[in-house]
Amino acid sequence: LSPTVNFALRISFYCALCLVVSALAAVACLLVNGGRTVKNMRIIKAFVKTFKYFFGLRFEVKGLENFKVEGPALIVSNHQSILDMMGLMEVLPDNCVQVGKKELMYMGSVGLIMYLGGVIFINRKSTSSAKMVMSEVAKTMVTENTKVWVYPEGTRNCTGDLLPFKKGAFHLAVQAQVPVIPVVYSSFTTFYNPKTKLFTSGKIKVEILPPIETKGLTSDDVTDLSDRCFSTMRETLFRLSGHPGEAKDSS
Ligand SMILES: CCCCCCCCCCCCCCC(=O)SCCNC(=O)CCNC(=O)[C@H](O)C(C)(C)COP(=O)(O)OP(=O)(O)OC[C@H]1O[C@@H](n2cnc3c(N)ncnc32)[C@H](O)[C@@H]1OP(=O)(O)O
Ligand SMILES: CCCCCCCC/C=C\CCCCCCCC(=O)OC[C@@H](O)COP(=O)(O)O
Repeated sequence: LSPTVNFALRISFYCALCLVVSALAAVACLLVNGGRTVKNMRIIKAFVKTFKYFFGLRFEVKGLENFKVEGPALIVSNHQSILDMMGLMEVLPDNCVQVGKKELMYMGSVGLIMYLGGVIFINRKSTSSAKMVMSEVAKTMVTENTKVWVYPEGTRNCTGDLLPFKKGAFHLAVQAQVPVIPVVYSSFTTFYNPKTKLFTSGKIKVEILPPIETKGLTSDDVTDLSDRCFSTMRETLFRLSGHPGEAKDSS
């Protein structure tokens, strides 16, 4: 098979798997929990964790203990591809919902399972409405003791580097006065590259970094907080990925 055909087949299989498994998981979620609740994420996680075996992907996870903070927290991670859903479910802590673009809601059964899992949908085309939703989340995550997972790059980026961070996630953390836990996935570029039609098996290193406290911070500190997370995540991304010119992770 040519690389292009191989890529198309594997991506189509991934999408088909997502659609079929989402439909099955939706039935399970409705039977067990009856409707939209973060508790459904446990069920979704159990299904999605099997996907890696179909694609020959291996995850090497470090720092899971950093998720064990008391109470709510904001999790930020790099976002490379639609394949990220596998990496997300590999480490997802309990009581954690994600922020996603509202267009995802219309992806058939995949949209339905996101809705049932409690995903918070935002309209990226309307800054004021996205900010309003995020401010509401800052309140509910505290009262309902949930963690919230945001991709601060705001879009997929498979270049092996980070895009500049949007600030919404950090406003959210400061408004809720909750710690920020950065999570970094090594670059996919050695096994997945939509531009060159590469999609083979591979290993993904994941590191959950220590929480960064926000108690006492105000909106004036948001830029500093965002810059701090960006630097630590970029340094970790390069280390995990063995980026040219950077120290390669020895493990
Ligand atoms: C079986 C298979 C499938 C299973 C699936 C199971 C479920 C898994 C679900 C996973 C879902 C994954 C979804 C991934 C995505 O969809 S990523 C895309 C969507 N996410 C985001 O966009 C989040 C990151 N974006 C932001 O945080 C943005 O800041 C946003 C809030 C969206 C606004 O963006 P934008 O309009 O571009 O404006 P700016 O970021 O430039 O901000 C403008 C100024 O406003 C200030 N700001 C931002 N937020 C706030 C706020 N909450 N309060 C006050 N002020 C705010 C910001 O600082 C800017 O001002 P300055 O320039 O700093 O002065
Ligand atoms: C009846 C409608 C049928 C719709 C068929 C849809 C077919 C696609 C099926 C499965 C695809 C699996 C996708 C898994 C979830 C991916 C979430 C994701 O990664 O979204 C991208 C978003 O973060 C950023 O979007 P952009 O990079 O800004 O763009």
